[in-house]
Amino acid sequence: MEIHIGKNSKDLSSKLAEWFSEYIQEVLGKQDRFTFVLSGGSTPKQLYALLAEAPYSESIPWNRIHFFWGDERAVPFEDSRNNARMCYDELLDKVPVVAENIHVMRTDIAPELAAAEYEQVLKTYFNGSETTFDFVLLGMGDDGHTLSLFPGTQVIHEQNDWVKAFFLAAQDMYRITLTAPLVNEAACVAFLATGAGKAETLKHVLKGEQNLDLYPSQIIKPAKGQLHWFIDEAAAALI
Ligand SMILES: O=C(O)[C@H](O)[C@@H](O)[C@H](O)[C@H](O)COP(=O)(O)O
Repeated sequence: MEIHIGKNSKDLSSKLAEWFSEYIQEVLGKQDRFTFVLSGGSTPKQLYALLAEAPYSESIPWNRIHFFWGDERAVPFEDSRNNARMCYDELLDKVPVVAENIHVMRTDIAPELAAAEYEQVLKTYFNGSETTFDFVLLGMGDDGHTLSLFPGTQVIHEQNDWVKAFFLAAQDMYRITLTAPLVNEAACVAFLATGAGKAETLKHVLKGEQNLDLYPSQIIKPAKGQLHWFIDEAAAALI
């Protein structure tokens, strides 16, 4: 695991953008396409905004990237809470991506159906290859959740399905999420977490005993891939 610390969220986003642009060039030197899993939340907005500007808007081969999502709130695309919607607004509408390479989790059909359909999309896309995503960007909530793996939910322990839908009573909302076994097959996973509100949780996630029901972010450990944590000084205060 590699930890990258930025002074504040702006500095950290620059570090990650810089790191990402080098990583993507390196991967695309060896293969034709790059598979990028996007994350919702407020923290990645600054990163997306940076990537949508020069020099990255010009240097990144956007037409070779395929986009997926780590999780989705089952609300209409037009709803500002929709994770995909945020990524379009901040990034995808601003750079020369190929529309057919963007794979959103559907929220216009029943969540269970959308999860099954997404799993099928992924299986077709990966076509039996051993490693899955080239890059998974993850956030961590103050409560230690990542993806839609919220503390105390069964989905944390899912072993078989790649994508799951479930009703999250605390938010009165269905969620669709990739599961840990799939994400742990990625070539590279990076958490982006900022702010003093995450410091205590981050201490438990990184340094505490394993307790997946309380700190689901601990379950993310790529089997063969890289794991990075991009955090700012405020979030890193207790580690
Ligand atoms: O679907 C969601 O509810 C969000 O994507 C969520 O999982 C988010 O990534 C984390 O809560 C971190 O959020 P912040 O970046 O806003 O702290």
